[in-house]
Amino acid sequence: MSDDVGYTTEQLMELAGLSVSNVIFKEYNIKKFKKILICCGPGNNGGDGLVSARHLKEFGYDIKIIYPKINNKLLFTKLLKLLEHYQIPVVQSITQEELNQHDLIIDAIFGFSFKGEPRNPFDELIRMINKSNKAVISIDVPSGYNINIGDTTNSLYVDSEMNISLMLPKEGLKNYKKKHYLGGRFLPT
Ligand SMILES: NC(=O)C1=CN([C@@H]2O[C@H](COP(=O)(O)OP(=O)(O)OC[C@H]3O[C@@H](n4cnc5c(N)ncnc54)[C@H](OP(=O)(O)O)[C@@H]3O)[C@@H](O)[C@H]2O)[C@H](O)CC1
Repeated sequence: MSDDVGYTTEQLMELAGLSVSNVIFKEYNIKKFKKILICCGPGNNGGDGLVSARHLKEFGYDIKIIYPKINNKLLFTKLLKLLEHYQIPVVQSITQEELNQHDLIIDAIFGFSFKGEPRNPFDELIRMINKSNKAVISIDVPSGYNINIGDTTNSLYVDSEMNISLMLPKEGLKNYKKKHYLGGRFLPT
């Protein structure tokens, strides 16, 4: 499958994951933020998380992935196979206590195709992330954000401290006040 910019989804995902990893390496000191948990959703946003895992492991971080709903498309099967070679553990569920053992949490649950309110099991995962008081960063958009209007009153979303937008910042992040990167570039507020 090819995107209208002439790259395949696989290529774009690889670039996204590399870009995310570079920002994390720049912003999160490896000694202080050694243990990273990557929370992956069922779509391509989750795929960005799976790619980041490999690059972050190469940088020297300890990586664990929580991937509750495995995508059976070939691209994802290949990404998971690669993670086996990198000996990166992938689990389908996690307790609050296990989640709290990490120094940094990456939210790769939902991107621009998210709609409505987060459904099970992702609603519970988002609640656990928000309860953890750990550093949390989101890929492309904080999961649970309405992609067009952002965080709506009473909506459940990942309360991350930094967002790394991909390709271009989405409409819903127009009033985003936290640390914000576009791929590898810092966006002033
Ligand atoms: N071309 C690009 O710009 C690229 C973008 N990339 C990244 O991919 C995401 C967008 O990926 P996409 O696969 O389109 O979708 P998402 O990852 O956002 O999520 C889709 C899955 O989420 C499920 N979903 C949707 N809403 C809910 C909900 N309320 N509760 C639970 N689950 C939900 C949905 O399931 P359905 O059953 O509803 O269909 C999908 O399984 C983009 O943001 C970038 O991060 C890549 O880098 C590649 C190129």
